[in-house]
Amino acid sequence: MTFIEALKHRWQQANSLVCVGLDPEPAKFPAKFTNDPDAIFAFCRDIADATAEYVCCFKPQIAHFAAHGAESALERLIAHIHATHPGIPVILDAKRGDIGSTAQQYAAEAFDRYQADAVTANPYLGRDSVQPFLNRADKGVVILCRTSNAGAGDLQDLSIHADGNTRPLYQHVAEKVAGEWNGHGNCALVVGATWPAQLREVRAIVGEMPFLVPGVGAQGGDVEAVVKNARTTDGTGLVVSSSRAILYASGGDDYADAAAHAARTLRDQINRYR
Ligand SMILES: O=c1ccn([C@@H]2O[C@H](COP(=O)(O)O)[C@@H](O)[C@H]2O)c(=O)[nH]1
Repeated sequence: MTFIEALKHRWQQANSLVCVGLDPEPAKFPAKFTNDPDAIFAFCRDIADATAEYVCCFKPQIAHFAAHGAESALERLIAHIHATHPGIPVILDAKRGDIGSTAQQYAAEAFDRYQADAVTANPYLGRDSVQPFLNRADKGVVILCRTSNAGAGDLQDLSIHADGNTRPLYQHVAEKVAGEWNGHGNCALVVGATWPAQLREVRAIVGEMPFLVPGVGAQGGDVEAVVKNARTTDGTGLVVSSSRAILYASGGDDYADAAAHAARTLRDQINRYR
């Protein structure tokens, strides 16, 4: 099954558009992990196990592992998710993109080393920098379009003239990805929850393409506005990602139960507006 097929299956099977972001920050872990040399793996595993029934995807962010020299924990975490929760796709959030020979290595890192089902990629270097990811037809390539951060518009909103149109760069990215870059049908776009108007604009450009939507929870994105502006005609099309609001819902021994409650609450909130 391809990433996109697995995602569509999971949307239906779990009746959920929620993605739990796995962004370990050891300083925020409950006290019981203080002297645990494998705390990053153990904490993320517990969160994944507690929230699995409420999610369509998991999204580990690579910097949160690499900064602590915990790449092996990331490998084992993804292997654990595949073994224990088969059918839940894993999106590796790495925002890769480089000249072709290096991008080839990034694709091998994401898909062969880590066994991710999809990876986030930065389109700024152009199509050849993303091509090694696009070539993996069974894997997903989730391309930055209009990011959730406050400075997203600094470059992404710059007006450009291309292909006979004058419009913001992010709209040009959306059209390129949905058209020329999506030959294998394995692309998705990152559009931040913090920008409901842009979500609507990008949806109008790309049709039914899946969106990874970070920015609810800790970044304050409005769930109702996200769903109403960006869902597809069948009420799916979204991977609504939340990390800190779920991972650190409690700093006590009930962290896993609290994460499960937060994931279930987000699922129900989203489903109210689908
Ligand atoms: O536009 C983007 C792209 C990626 N992210 C990533 O998503 C999570 C958000 O974490 P929260 O704790 O839910 O705010 C994080 O891994 C970012 O690197 C994003 O926020 N915005």
